[in-house]
Formats: sequence, C-alpha cells, structure tokens
Amino acid sequence: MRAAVLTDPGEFELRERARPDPAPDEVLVRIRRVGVCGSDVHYYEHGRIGDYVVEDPLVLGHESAGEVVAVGEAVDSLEPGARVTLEPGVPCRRCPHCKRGSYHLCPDVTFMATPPHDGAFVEYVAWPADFVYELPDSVSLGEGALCEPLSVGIHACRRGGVAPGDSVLVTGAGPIGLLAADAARVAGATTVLVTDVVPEKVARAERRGADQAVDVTEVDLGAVVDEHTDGVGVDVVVEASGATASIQSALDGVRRGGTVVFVGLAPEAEVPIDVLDIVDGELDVHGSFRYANTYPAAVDLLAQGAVDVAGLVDAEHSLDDVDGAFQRATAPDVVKVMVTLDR
Ligand SMILES: NC(=O)C1=CN([C@@H]2O[C@H](COP(=O)(O)OP(=O)(O)OC[C@H]3O[C@@H](n4cnc5c(N)ncnc54)[C@H](O)[C@@H]3O)[C@@H](O)[C@H]2O)C=CC1
Ligand SMILES: CC(=O)[C@H](N)C(=O)O
Repeated sequence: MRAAVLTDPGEFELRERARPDPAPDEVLVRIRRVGVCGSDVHYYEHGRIGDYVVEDPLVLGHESAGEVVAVGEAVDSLEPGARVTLEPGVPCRRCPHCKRGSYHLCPDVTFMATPPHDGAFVEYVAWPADFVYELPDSVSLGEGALCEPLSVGIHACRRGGVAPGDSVLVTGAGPIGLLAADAARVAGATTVLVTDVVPEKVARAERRGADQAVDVTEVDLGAVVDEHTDGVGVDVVVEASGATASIQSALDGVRRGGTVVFVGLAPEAEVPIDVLDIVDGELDVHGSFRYANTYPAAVDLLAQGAVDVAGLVDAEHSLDDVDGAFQRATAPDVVKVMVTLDR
C-alpha cells in the first residue's frame, strides 16, 4: 500500500508499506478522506511539537474516514463495507483515567500522527473496532473525517458547561474555533460571538451564524461583548486561537462567576494571566484536551445536519499531492484542506 511519509521537515515521500492485518479486536479500514490538522502542519514545518519530536519517518494525519474491508475474528460490531470514521486516540483502558471515563487523559494513549505513532495518510489502517464508528448514509466520508475537530469543539463546550440561553465568546476562527462555536449553538447558546485577526475568517464565522464576528485588530472586543450582554460579560469564553494576546485577554470578556475554557495551545508554555481576576470574579477556568466520548455525538449531529463541517473545506488534494495539500494548508485564509484517497 502507499503511505505519505514525512521523512524530514518539509519533505514527504510516497513509500510502499506492507498492508497491515487486523488483530482479533481490530478492523482494517481502507482510508478515503483525511483532513490536514494544524498539528500535522506543525510537524511538517518544524518536525516537532514541544516534547514530541519526529525522530523517525512518520505518517501524519489523524482526521480520517474510510470503508471497512476486513474485520478481526473477535469483532461483531462492524462488517466489511461499513463506512466509518476513526477516533485517533486509543487509550490503555486500564489506568485510573480510563476507568474514570476520562480516557483522553490516559498517559499511554496511542494517538495517530503523534511521534512515534503513525497516522492516516496511508491506504489502509488497522484500528481497534471500539474506536471506529459507522457513518449513516447521510454523512459523507469527508464529513466523517471531520468528526475529529468537531469532537474538540464538543468537548470544549462540555468543559465550559455551555447551556441553553448562554452567551459564548469563541476566540479564534480556525476549524477548532468555528466548530466550538457550532457546538455552543447546538448546546443552546443564544449569543455566539467569534473573534479572529484575518478578515476572511471573520467573514466566514459570521456567514456560519455567529451573532457577531469581530476582527480584534480593528474593533474593540470589550465594547462588542458589552453590547451583547448588557455590560455583564459572556457566560463562557472558549479560547481557541492559541495566540498569546488572546489567551491573556480571555478573562476580560467573561462575566463574574463565568467560565473560561482554554483549548488553544500557546507557542510558549507560560502566559501571564491575572489571577486576582479569577479569584475576585470567582471564575471557573478549565483546560480542554482532545475529547472523550464525543464521536457518537459528532456523528449524530452530522446526521441531523446540525453542524456544517463540509463548509470548512477549502481544497481537496490527492495523496499523490500531499505536499500541495500542506502548502495550501499554511495559507492564512484557509480553514481546512482534505486529502482524498480515491483511485
Ligand atoms: N486542546 C486541544 O485538544 C486542541 C488544541 N488545538 C489548538 O487549538 C488552537 C486552534 O486550532 P486550529 O483551529 O486548528 O488552529 P488555526 O491556527 O487554524 O486557528 C487559529 C485561529 O486563531 C486566529 N488568531 C490568531 N491570533 C488571534 C487573536 N489574537 N485573536 C483571535 N484570533 C486569533 C488565527 O487567525 C486563526 O484563524 C491551536 O492552538 C491548536 O494547536 C487543536 C486541537 C486540539
Ligand atoms: C493538538 C492537536 O492539534 C491534535 N488534534 C492533538 O490532539 O494532538
């Protein structure tokens, strides 16, 4: 089978690899769609994210969907022919975090495209059947692949306890911010504000249904928040840009007693935040890391047409042109690039 292998920063090689055989508890999936995530681009450009360093040739890609072509002897939940999406993080299932249901915090998780684990820019993947979800006919494979970033958005809103009638400010209109905004809306938020610094992204957030999208380089965000909340502040802020300035100002827009969820990853680990604001405002401040138990909800939301993930995709490239896909994904106005593996 063919695999797009990152051999050095900025260098992909299409290599032949042995097609895997599914273990008894696995299914073999013929991969058909893989989204390019910001973390893939980071490994492509820099060869590392923090302590995760690409030391050996690595297959990137963790937003994937395809068709089951074979099942292990112990699998009875899926059959060949099923159209599926793959949850990319498989935990140990035994540690205290797994047993508590927070399996995304498992220290021994195998996460696709995170060194040393290969990802999905490859023709076939063998994956544990309980981390593979069947897609209804109404959900395309491209949409199925984007259950991954949608899951990040759903989890962030769950962490923030977004409830009917809430006002929510999402900072950053990349795929994570846009899908967090959508997740907030389906959780019942009645006011959704979104920020960015790229005019095309601000415009897209507004087209997708934000009550107001704000270019923070042009407009005073505080005034916009005041206008939409009678000067009180929003109930929940979801910081989804990872930009230092946005992280620092995330506490400014929230009401006293409100909640701030940090999803974005800052370029540096330490960002000064006013702790007195947290105490005095009795704020709930949460981190949000990946997701757990979100894929079934993501599939259902897509089946109901409640969230538009297809509208995030700006370009499709074949596996043969994975370089082109990554070049395209670095453009500031591009939200999502999809790699297709159709013959
Ligand atoms: N905690 C988690 O589990 C996960 C975290 N992430 C992180 O979440 C963040 C968002 O991910 P993506 O949407 O894929 O990234 P992205 O880079 O596509 O989107 C970030 C957006 O923030 C905008 N931005 C930059 N500076 C800003 C500012 N000062 N104010 C408002 N917006 C600003 C950018 O123009 C861009 O549109 C990244 O930091 C990423 O590493 C991504 C996936 C999972
Ligand atoms: C941080 C990422 O972008 C990625 N989705 C991951 O969960 O590792």
